[in-house]
Amino acid sequence: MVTSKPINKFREMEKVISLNVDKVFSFVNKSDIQAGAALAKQYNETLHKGSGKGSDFLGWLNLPSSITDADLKDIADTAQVLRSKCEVVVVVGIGGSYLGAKSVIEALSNSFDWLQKDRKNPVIVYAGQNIGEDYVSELIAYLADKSFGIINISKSGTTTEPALSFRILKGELERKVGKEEAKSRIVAITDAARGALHTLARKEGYKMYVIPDNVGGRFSVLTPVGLLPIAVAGFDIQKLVQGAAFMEKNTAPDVPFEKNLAEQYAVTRNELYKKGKKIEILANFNPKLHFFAEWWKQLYGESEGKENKGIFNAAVDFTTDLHSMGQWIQEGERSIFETVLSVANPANTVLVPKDEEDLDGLNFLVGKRVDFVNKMAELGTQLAHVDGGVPNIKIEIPELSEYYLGQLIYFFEKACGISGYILGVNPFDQPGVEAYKKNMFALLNKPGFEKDHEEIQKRL
Ligand SMILES: O=P(O)(O)OC[C@H]1O[C@H](O)[C@H](O)[C@@H](O)[C@@H]1O
Repeated sequence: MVTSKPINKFREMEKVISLNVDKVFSFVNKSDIQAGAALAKQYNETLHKGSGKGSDFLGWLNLPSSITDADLKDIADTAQVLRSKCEVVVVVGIGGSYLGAKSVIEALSNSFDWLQKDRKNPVIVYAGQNIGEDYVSELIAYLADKSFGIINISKSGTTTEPALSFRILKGELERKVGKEEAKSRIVAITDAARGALHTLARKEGYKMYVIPDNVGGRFSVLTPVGLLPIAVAGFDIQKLVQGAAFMEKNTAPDVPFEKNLAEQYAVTRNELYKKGKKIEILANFNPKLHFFAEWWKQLYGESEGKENKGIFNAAVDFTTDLHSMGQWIQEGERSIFETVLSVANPANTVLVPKDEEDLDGLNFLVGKRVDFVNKMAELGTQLAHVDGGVPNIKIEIPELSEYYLGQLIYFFEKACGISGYILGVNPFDQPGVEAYKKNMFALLNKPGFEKDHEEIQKRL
C-alpha cells in the first residue's frame, strides 16, 4: 500500500544540525585536528574582533541577531504586495544575488511546484543568472499571459547579466501593465548609495532595499536579497532567521571547540586539504538540496580559491549521480573528500507496496519506507567511499524546514570565514572574477575600454 501523509511534527526548536567527522580519522590524525582546534578558535576570535583580512566585510557575522521584527515585517509587507498582484515573480540576479534565495526556495518547495494548480503562492522564476538568448526569449514568452513582477537584485548595481535581463523584462512589464503599475511591481535590492541600479530605482521610485556595505554578495542571503524572494514564495523568514540566530550563538568563540560545529568543520577540511585532498564534494541524498549545493559552491569557491590555493568545490546529487560520477568517486584520483548533507526526516511517508507476482524482486521491502531504502543507499555509499579512500564528513539536518536551513546557512558561513583564515587568504574578496569581465567589456568595446578593445583584437 502506498500512503503519503505528513509525519509527526516534533518540536523543532529543540533540535540542531549535527556534524560527524569520525570517518576522516583513517586519513587525518586526531591529534592534527586537535592541534588545529586552537587555530580555529583563534581565527573565530579574529572574525569577531574584526582584526583579520577583509574585515570591512563582516556584516554577515551578526545579521541574524540584529535583524529586527520591524525589518522582517517590512519585508513581509513588500512580499505581500507582490503576492497579491503577481502570479509569477521574476528574481533577477546572479551569484550571491540569487543563489541564497533559490537554494532555500527549492529546498522547501514541492518538487513539482510549477505544475501545481490552485496555487497559494506565486511561481518564482529566475533571470539575469546567464546570458542565454533562448532562456530570456522563452521567459518572455512564458510571461506573456501572466501577471508578473520583478525583484531586481545587484549588490554592485553594475553587473552586466542582471542589468541586461532587467532592461528587457522591465520593458516587457511596462508594455503590459503601463509604466505606473510596473513601478508597483518592481522592487530593487542594491547598494546604499552607488551603482546604476540605485540611480534607476531612485529615479523610477521603486521600492528599494539596501544591502549593507559590509555584507558581501555570497554572505547576503539573510538580508532582503534572500529574505524577500523567500517570503514572496510563501516561506517563513522569521523561522529562517531564528535558526541562523541559534547557530550564530552556538558558533561564537566562547563555545568550546568540542561543541562548535563551524570550528570543527573548518579545521577538518583544512587538515584534509593538507593531506592532498584538494576537492570537496558536497553530496546530498535529497534532490531538493541541489541548489543548496550551488549556493555552497559559490560561498566556498569565491572565498577560498585565490593565491593559487583552495579546495575545489564540487557537488553531486545522490543516488542520481552514483550512476554517473559514482565510478570516479569510488576509484578515480584520490584527491577528494566527501561532505554528505543528510536529511533525517522527510516530510512525507511512502511505503513500498506489495506485488503478488514480485517480478521485480522487491517484495523483501514491502511495508518499508522509501526513505529507509534511501538511508541504506546513503550508508552503503559512505562505507564504500571510505573503503575506496574517500574521507567522509556527515552533516545531518533534522528536516527540511526554514529553521534548520537557517542553522545550516549560518553554520556554513561561519565555517567559511574561519576556514579561509586557516588557509591564509582573505575570504571576503573575489578579485579573480574581474578577469573575464574585463575581457568581455574589451570585446564588446564598452565605453572606457577602447584601449583594451584594440589590444584584445590582436589576440584573436
Ligand atoms: O550582486 P552583484 O553586485 O550583481 O554581483 C553578483 C555576483 O557577481 C560578481 O561577479 C561576484 O563574483 C559575486 O560575488 C556576486 O555575487
